Amino acid sequence: MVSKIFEAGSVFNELSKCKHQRVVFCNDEDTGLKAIIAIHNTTLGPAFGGTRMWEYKTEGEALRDVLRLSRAMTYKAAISGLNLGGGKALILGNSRTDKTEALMRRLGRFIKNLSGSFITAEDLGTNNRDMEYIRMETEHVVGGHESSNSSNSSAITARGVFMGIKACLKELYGSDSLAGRSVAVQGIGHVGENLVHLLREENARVYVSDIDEERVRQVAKKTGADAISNNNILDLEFDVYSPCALGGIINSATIAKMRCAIIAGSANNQLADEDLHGQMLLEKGILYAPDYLINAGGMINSYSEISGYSKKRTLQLAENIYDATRVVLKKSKAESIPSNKAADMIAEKRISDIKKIKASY
Ligand SMILES: NC(=O)c1ccc[n+]([C@@H]2O[C@H](COP(=O)([O-])OP(=O)(O)OC[C@H]3O[C@@H](n4cnc5c(N)ncnc54)[C@H](O)[C@@H]3O)[C@@H](O)[C@H]2O)c1
Repeated sequence: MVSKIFEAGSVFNELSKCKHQRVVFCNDEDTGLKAIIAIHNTTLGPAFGGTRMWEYKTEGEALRDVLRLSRAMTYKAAISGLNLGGGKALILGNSRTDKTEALMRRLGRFIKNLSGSFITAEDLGTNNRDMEYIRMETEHVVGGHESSNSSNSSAITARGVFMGIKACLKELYGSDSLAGRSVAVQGIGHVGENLVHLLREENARVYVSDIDEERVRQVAKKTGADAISNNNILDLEFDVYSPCALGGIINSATIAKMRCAIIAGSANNQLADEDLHGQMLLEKGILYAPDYLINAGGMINSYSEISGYSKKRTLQLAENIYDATRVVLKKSKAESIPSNKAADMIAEKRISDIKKIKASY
């Protein structure tokens, strides 16, 4: 039976809206693989994006998600100065019950057929073992081999977020010193905990919250941070609120409550509605460090692995997030536009500039 998304040309409508170059539907009866690989833009380099495995309610929801996620990767690479394009692979299914070696290797063969225009890595619902299976079929994968440094990804992401926070402090207070500044970190998982350590090393007053209260107790004890309730974190006053858990946390209801001066965290897709909530933050005078800019450390780490860069060079690339954030915030201020919009414009300009030089040889 043909699903509703294929009716009335809606697939091509979706593709045109986001300006995708190519979308591959992978269907394999033998392994049960049903996957979508979306290649958004390869102007700057091969499309890079993780392979996510998730049970979607509808195929339409899966298609929209893979299009949105792959487009976001294009912007993230562009603003970070990386020579990568944006892509994403999505396997429809339950990662605990439906995943097999054959299924992952079949996806690897689909990726191989894309001849290097798409490179993948771990994402939600996939792990290093899955990347090993993909690597058995194609070299166009990050992770899944002995010298892979993918476990370093959260530490590099935290470093980038830390630099983003410092750039915001510099913009607002004229100094990027963290000494005595108050920072609330919501979600102290892989990235959040690394971030708390970095903040405490520079003598920030750090407040931590998570839905996992035991974790909050442990991290607070280890780092000297103060544990706070996850329920009223937005009611309290901080210099910096750092969302490091889930997306969609910045919405009309939460903005109304917020008493922070700066928002800078690792969570993806923090703005529930990019246009509306970016503008609301601007009007409320809250400085927002665009999420896809300051959480690009994971992508930087993968780029370094693809390019064979050293740890030192990888760290330098993550530290460049400081200058990139400064440029975005200055543009936002000079043009009175939301910082997320300023970031988008800078990313789009880099892509269009490089497109022109590519046409000349
Ligand atoms: N790991 C990376 O390199 C990386 C890179 C870019 C973006 N991100 C994004 O950063 C965020 C954190 O990533 P991570 O790798 O640390 O994930 P993680 O799963 O290790 O940690 C997430 C933490 O958030 C907590 N949490 C979940 N829901 C919450 C809620 N409603 N309120 C408070 N806490 C809650 C969880 O208990 C967990 O401790 C995610 O949004 C992720 O997409 C991560």
